[in-house]
Amino acid sequence: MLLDILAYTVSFANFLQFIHFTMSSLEEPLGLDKLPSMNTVDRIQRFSSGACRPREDNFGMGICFIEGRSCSTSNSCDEDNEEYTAETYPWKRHTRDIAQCRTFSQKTMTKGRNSMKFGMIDDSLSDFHSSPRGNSKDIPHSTHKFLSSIPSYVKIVEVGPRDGLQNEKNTVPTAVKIELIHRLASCGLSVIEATSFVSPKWVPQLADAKDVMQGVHGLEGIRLPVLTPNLRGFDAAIAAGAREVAVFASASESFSKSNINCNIEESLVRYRAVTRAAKELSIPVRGYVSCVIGCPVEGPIPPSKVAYVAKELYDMGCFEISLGDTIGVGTPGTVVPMLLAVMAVVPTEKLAVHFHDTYGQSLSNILVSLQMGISTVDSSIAGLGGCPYAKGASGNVATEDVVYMLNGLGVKTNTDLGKLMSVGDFISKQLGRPSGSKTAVALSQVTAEASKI
Ligand SMILES: CC(C)(COP(=O)([O-])OP(=O)([O-])OC[C@H]1O[C@@H](n2cnc3c(N)ncnc32)[C@H](O)[C@@H]1OP(=O)([O-])[O-])[C@@H](O)C(=O)NCCC(=O)NCCSC(=O)C[C@@](C)(O)CC(=O)[O-]
Repeated sequence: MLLDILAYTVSFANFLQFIHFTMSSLEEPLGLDKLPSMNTVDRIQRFSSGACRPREDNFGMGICFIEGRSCSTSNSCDEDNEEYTAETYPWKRHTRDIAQCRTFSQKTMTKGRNSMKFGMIDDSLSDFHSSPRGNSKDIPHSTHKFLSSIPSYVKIVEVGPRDGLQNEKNTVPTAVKIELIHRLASCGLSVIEATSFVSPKWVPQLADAKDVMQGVHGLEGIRLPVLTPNLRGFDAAIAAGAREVAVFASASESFSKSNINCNIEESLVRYRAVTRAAKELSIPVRGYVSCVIGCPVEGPIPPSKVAYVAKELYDMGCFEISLGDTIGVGTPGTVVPMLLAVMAVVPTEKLAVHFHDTYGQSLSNILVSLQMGISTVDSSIAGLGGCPYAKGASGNVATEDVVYMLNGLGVKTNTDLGKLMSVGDFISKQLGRPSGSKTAVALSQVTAEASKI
């Protein structure tokens, strides 16, 4: 069976060469000194031969075979894909300052006992959520220098019901998805990506898109965009009551082929048709660019390629362009040049960032994006998404973690962290695993400890 698979994709020798090259190019964070050149990309492409289309057999949703290894079409890679997931760095870990840590948690618990009920974070914890805008007289000038460019309001686009659930192995009941969206709406979120009108053959988890839309029909004052890969998906979405859609292109040719069965240019043709149809109905269209930092096949992606696709989407009428680090390999060292390239061709206020947290870099990447003026952030409740069976690979950045950081920066989101935590708890229990949000885990521990005292 395994040999069949390898024969299907590429010769074993090429496979080994590819693994060797990819490991040396991506197991290290992509720093400023490692910005990709077209030469690099060409070299990787020679080994990858673009053979990234999912096989039409029983490998399941979104699995494509790329040079003999499988990877999810949307987010991250499975256990075969160790070059992205294994901890390979020999550098020393910093030893924690135990004394400092104890002081911090004692202080938190004392405060927690007095001021934190379950699901409600009281303002008196504000020295941990210190708000430079709220307490400006206490903040030294240097703090302002580093934080002054951060927007005062950030729009969160919750992608949990779509990006978060699309890779779930076990079918999530439609009623749970509908309940999830309702509960998310009660947290104050203004945009919740509800589902996708894609092929159920490739994404069986979202095959109930029509029923989900019916179940959330009554939600007032909330935008519920859905993914539409082509006109067929667009028509189905509109028929199901969608009032906002999103198209999704890629900055990587190989990923485009594996994800949506066409190359980048062909995808842009499809999306022009969707945006034209949407315009006639006054339906707003969001545009995604995937693989903005790295691709599972091609390795590093040049910022110029990202900028090209982003501008095409913007020019065809997408009101917002979300830049997706699909496999979560970005660091501020690569995110900054990518954003600079895109910001040169698309207005900053039209950009959103969409980070997967595979290497735990999402919050730093979001922070640097905010410092560059971006004010729309995609995130997923409880950090849902990615492949739960891939060692070390994780989903989107958790909404709770983003909100906690933004609260700490004094940035308004109009969302309630306590309520988000309880929604994260709800969906994590439904999926039978712990929350992927560090904030949710830490704050519930603090609350549990506080309630014992
Ligand atoms: C894109 C297509 C539809 C191309 O579909 P295609 O080009 O027609 O070819 P195909 O072989 O991929 O699929 C063919 C089958 O899908 C049907 N089909 C065709 N269109 C539709 C439709 N709209 N709805 C339902 N069915 C459809 C079509 O009729 C045919 O059915 P069959 O004849 O085999 O029975 C397909 O490849 C597909 O659905 N792919 C899944 C893409 C996907 O949902 N990926 C995950 C989302 S992207 C993502 O997660 C990244 C993002 C956005 O989060 C950002 C980031 O993290 O970076």
